[in-house]
Amino acid sequence: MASYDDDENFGSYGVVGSFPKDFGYGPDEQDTEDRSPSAESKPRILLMGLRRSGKSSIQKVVFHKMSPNETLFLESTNKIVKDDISNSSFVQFQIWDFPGQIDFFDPTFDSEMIFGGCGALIFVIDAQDDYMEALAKLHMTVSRAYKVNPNIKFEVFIHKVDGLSDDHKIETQRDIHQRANDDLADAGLEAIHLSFYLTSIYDHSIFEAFSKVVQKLIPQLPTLENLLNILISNSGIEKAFLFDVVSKIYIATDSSPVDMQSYTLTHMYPPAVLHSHTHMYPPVSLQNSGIEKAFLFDVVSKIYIATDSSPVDMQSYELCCDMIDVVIDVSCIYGLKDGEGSCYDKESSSIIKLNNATILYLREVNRCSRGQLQDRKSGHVPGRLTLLTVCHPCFLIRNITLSLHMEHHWYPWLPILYNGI
Ligand SMILES: Nc1nc2c(ncn2[C@@H]2O[C@H](COP(=O)(O)OP(=O)(O)OP(=O)(O)O)[C@@H](O)[C@H]2O)c(=O)[nH]1
Repeated sequence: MASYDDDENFGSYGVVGSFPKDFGYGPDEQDTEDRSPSAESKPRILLMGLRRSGKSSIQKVVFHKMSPNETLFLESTNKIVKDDISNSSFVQFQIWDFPGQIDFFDPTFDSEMIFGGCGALIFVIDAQDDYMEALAKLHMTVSRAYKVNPNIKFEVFIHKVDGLSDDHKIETQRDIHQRANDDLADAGLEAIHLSFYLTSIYDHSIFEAFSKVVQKLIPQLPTLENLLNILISNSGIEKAFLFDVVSKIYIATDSSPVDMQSYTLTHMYPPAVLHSHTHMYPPVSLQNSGIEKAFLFDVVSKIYIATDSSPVDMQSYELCCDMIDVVIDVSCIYGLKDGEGSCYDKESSSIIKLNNATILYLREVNRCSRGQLQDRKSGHVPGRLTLLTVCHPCFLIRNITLSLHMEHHWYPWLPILYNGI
């Protein structure tokens, strides 16, 4: 059987669907030295679960723009498929897609190597199927992985919920949650924490869930969240996200509770950590701008990297994702492509006025102050990001610069020169 590993359509950025195959951020002229981590040193996300549970579909839809209907034709995976995701300096990880029939007792299964460098393990359960066998496999997988590496984040995707009624979804999640945790308790493994998500490739739930998984692996998250909090509190913006536009997953959110999921990011990033950074930022003058909500996206993957302190509401997020698709599609059709560069670049911006008086405003907030951005100590560089805001018609922003502080360096990061719509 074929595996898509060899298929030229499925390399990094071998995107299908509405994106052109060569869409990406393009080369970064500013980086003279290659400081990107090697594939093996990147955080690893493992996709596991029974056969046909939907693992490859998730990876294809989120990271390769495959349309959900096309996944019907995916062949079964018969070996581990590794995918290197390097969309920006914040979005750097590897996804390993496992065959459903993987056998942990096979002597060739090297659990030290596989679980040792793993950041997160996503276990996919088909909610439309009888899930008893999947629960047994989940228990075996997490207990084995935990023994090798207790730092792994265990994420359970209760998948294909598009076929379930709302009541059935809640009941399925409750039942799976209870059974999985009971099994762990019976085995004396209460220390293992499982996070549960209801997902489907046919709506935004899979992007939301993947965002949460990725956010746990991003060390700069508190700083990014704090920047957006400052933006929001000074501007009247209601909400901000940082997205990776290609995957549409958001990388970070602020310290307020996230309404979509059962856990909050404040568990991981207590307010004290965020406030300790506050004095580092110069005052900003976004007052009375009328912006309701702002996100910072990584346009290549559509992950939002950060958002302000208001809750993430799904409607704004979906509107922003749709806007990114529209702007990139229009840019690719009508935009000018200069040599190697992309037709979507730092000059790109867009304003969409909806008929309910809401305005969507998108612009690239790329790096600035060339030469100053590289953090010599950590090698981290602020990524190329896109600001997306949802605002009332009266919004007004003038000459704003936010700075990103990383490892003893200041980075003028988010200059906005905008005088109303
Ligand atoms: N209804 C529905 N079907 C889905 C969803 N996700 C995947 N599928 C379907 O599930 C089937 C199996 O998907 P795969 O992605 O091949 O499953 P897999 O877990 O990678 O399978 P193996 O490679 O055999 O381990 C395909 O026909 C997909 O179209 C979903 O969210 N909803």
